[in-house]
Amino acid sequence: MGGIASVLYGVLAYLLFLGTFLYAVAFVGNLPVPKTIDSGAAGPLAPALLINMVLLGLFAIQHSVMARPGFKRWWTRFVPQSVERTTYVLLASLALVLLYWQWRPMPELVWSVTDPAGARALQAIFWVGWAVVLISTFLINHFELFGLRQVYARLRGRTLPEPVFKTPFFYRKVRHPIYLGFLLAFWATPAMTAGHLLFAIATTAYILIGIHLEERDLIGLFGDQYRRYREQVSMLIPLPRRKVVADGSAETPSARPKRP
Ligand SMILES: C[S@@+](CC[C@H](N)C(=O)[O-])C[C@H]1O[C@@H](n2cnc3c(N)ncnc32)[C@H](O)[C@@H]1O
Repeated sequence: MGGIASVLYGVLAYLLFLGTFLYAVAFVGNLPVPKTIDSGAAGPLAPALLINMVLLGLFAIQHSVMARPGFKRWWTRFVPQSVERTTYVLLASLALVLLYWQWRPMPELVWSVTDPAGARALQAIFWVGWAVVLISTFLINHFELFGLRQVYARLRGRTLPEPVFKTPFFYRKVRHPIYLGFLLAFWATPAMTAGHLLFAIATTAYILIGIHLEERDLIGLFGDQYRRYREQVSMLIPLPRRKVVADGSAETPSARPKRP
């Protein structure tokens, strides 16, 4: 694929991702869009449950299988390396479009928070969650995560960027701020319906499995640097731990230089 065609493909896939990401906020948060997690006429529970589980399963399989190094090695025999990430992003976005389109509402209320202050707090956590997701993508490298850096490198005839281990800002508090943001956004709702609860449980299970697979790959990539990071920084819950310095190794509080 030529450089300009790669960039066009990369930009189109990125725009589709951006649309599906913004739609996800509205879908989960029941904002005024044509279809949300709880909107529409409800049918019988069992088929709705089955269809929703298949939709979530399709997304999970696409997202985790295509992210594995072994799959990428095989896949890039057919797809140019420069657009491998773009193709991943495109297929993930299409899986999400299918989910939004075919999702069956399951409106039975499981719990609700009627206290106005409690409801407002949950709404705030929802928005904080999405903000943490978006900010964290920029902390890691937003344009590389979504394939644009790779197609730009191809256009300029440069070699593809090597993965770099980073621990900026949120990554000094938890190892997976993007996933933490998703969990906050998916669970924080004043009115938890059966459909929303199914979505929250399934995505939480998927995130926990995804973390296990991702960390195995990260250890393969960064070795002891990531092992040390894993010992020193919490997975998802920001607990106070030892300070992580720029190279991913840790400084214990006692080893830090004392003020004169
Ligand atoms: C969707 S991002 C999720 C990152 C992280 N799990 C999180 O929740 O913030 C997945 C990509 O981030 C990369 N990644 C995860 N942690 C990283 C780190 N500390 N430094 C650099 N890349 C990282 C993984 O290799 C993978 O390609």
